[in-house]
Amino acid sequence: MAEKIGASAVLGELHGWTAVDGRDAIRKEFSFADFNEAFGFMARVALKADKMDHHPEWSNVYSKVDVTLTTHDADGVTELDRELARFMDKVAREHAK
Ligand SMILES: C[C@H](O)[C@H](O)[C@H]1CNC2=NC(N)=NC(=O)C2=N1
Repeated sequence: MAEKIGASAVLGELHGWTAVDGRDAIRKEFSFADFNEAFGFMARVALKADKMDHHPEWSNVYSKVDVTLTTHDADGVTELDRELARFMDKVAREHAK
């Protein structure tokens, strides 16, 4: 099982991610040109997340995707969250506005 490393261990190297109040988790709001781009991003991330067996908490409103990452089994942020956050940032760049 992945070990908890904590939000502060990953926030320094990530862009646009912030700490969540009251729990060890990181959050980012991704913004796209339209719903099609937002949902394309979600589809690509969903395949990766399921392969990793590591799933985001997220919601979508039109062109925006609000993501919270934490590892439920570890009750906090782990390397899995770092890896998924990096992947999301990479995919988002490819779905740039
Ligand atoms: C049984 C299954 O492997 C676990 O529940 C996985 C699924 N996806 C998960 N996703 C996240 N974010 N944290 C987990 O602890 C987690 N655990």
